[in-house]
Amino acid sequence: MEELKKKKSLPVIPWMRDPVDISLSDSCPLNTLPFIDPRLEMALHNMGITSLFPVQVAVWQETIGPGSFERDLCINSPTGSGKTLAYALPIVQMLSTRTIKCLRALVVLPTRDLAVQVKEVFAALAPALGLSVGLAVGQSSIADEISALIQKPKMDVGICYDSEDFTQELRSSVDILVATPGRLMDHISNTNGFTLQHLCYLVVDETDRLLREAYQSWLPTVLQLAYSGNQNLFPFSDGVISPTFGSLKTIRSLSVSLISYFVIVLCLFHDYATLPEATAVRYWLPFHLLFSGVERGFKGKPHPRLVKMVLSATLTQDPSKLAQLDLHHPLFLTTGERRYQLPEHLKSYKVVCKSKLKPLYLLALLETLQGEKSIVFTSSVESTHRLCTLLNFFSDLKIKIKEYSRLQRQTIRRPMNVQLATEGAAHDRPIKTLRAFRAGEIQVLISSDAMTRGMDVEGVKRFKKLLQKADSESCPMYSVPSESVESFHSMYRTALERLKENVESEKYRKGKVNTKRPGVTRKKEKAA
Ligand SMILES: Nc1ncnc2c1ncn2[C@@H]1O[C@H](COP(=O)(O)OP(=O)(O)OP(=O)(O)O)[C@@H](O)[C@H]1O
Repeated sequence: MEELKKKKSLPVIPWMRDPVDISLSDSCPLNTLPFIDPRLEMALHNMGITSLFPVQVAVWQETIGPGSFERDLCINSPTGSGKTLAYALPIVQMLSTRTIKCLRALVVLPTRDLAVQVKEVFAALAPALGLSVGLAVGQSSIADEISALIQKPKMDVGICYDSEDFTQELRSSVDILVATPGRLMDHISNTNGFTLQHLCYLVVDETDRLLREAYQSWLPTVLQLAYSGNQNLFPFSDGVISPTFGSLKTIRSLSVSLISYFVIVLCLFHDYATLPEATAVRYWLPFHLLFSGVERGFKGKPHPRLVKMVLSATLTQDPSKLAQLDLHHPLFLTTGERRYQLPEHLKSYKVVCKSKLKPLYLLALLETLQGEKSIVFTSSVESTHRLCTLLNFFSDLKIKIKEYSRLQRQTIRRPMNVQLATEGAAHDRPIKTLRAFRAGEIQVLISSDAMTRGMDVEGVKRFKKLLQKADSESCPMYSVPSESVESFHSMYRTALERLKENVESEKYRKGKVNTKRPGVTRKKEKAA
């Protein structure tokens, strides 16, 4: 019976049946991490990171360590376990020896907010190793985005240039690009000089979500463009996607080959194991690079493999979905079924009160925290808006409370060529809020679950289930001082009245906006 149960729970996909158990990896202090570039170590120290989490150690082993990027990695690890650095570190270290700047690493995420956060992580590391990172998410206008991603050639005055030559000379300004599928497809289709032909690394973060949203077939398009250096191989070669095949030519020079050859010879003549560690790093790295094809797509040679890393907190085991990723000899790294990982030192408590008194208890609780940074999650965008509005109707609050949800950037979707400058500003609003929160200018964020980094918690109120998922059943009571709750009581009625008025006036304003757009019914707008 037990045997039968075991068989039933075995994943269908053979390579998933023999995973690397991430939980067997220990955290690793940076100063003992093998082969880490000292510049990367310094950048991590500057970020306040002194050791790597288990998932980061496991991925390092399979990439920079003995695994040597031989297999594509499929990483299933809970939210909060540190997946971003797990892929960012090996990519940045590998690209640090590149000779020519072109787009070599692409990280795709399902939402703008996730992409912005991941870009910030790369941006904290990459410059220390001479690399640049770009963002393609529609946060700024398309023109600004293009000028940040594509470097125009310097023109000699007095020389007449053919427009074709001009396109040929466009170069990428970034080594690493973090993108959402929509904006990525915009650049693929329309941006001159934007090419994926030199791509060495493709990261699909939040894989499950991205595989569900097959936006404009972004995945097959990216794979095809990255695999192919040849325009004729691309099925849509009717001119729409042609800019993708920009002409940056990466020629591995003879000198690089000679240096690598020299390194191999040196390694053969040395007893490698007896080299002091620092020397080993210096010898080992170029040797490693020679075989991992970091200078991908050089002229006239077949392209080395595109390395893929796909990550999720709940990785699908559906063979047809995973097949879309076209993984090469995939290696499955997992922590098991657990979906969330609570930080080691996090303590959780519950406050029990009558439902209608929740805002009062919340205020009292926030007051006891004395302005410590807090995030309050609600179950929907509407509840976020109402709760935030209500709390701000309490006068004399010593804490600044702001809303963080997609309502902050309500704009109408337009084709990108008619994008308004103000849209960029609207898109920036949640990011500005987050920055102000990080800087301590705002102490409390009220947020819907959907907006939160990777915290795809459907129904935050299903608290018990959530704790179970995080493997933490115990949650002691927290008692909020009753005098504090009482002190807010007197203002509660007035605040509720004001909220009611506010809701009514917002409804009225919305209605007015809708009637101003003749021919567009509410249903149609919703569908749009
Ligand atoms: N080695 C580390 N040392 C200290 N803090 C770290 C380390 N790695 C990551 N963190 C921090 O832990 C938090 C969670 O990391 P991260 O967002 O990468 O997790 P994740 O697994 O990608 O979660 P998600 O599923 O939300 O994407 C972040 O605040 C990050 O700065």
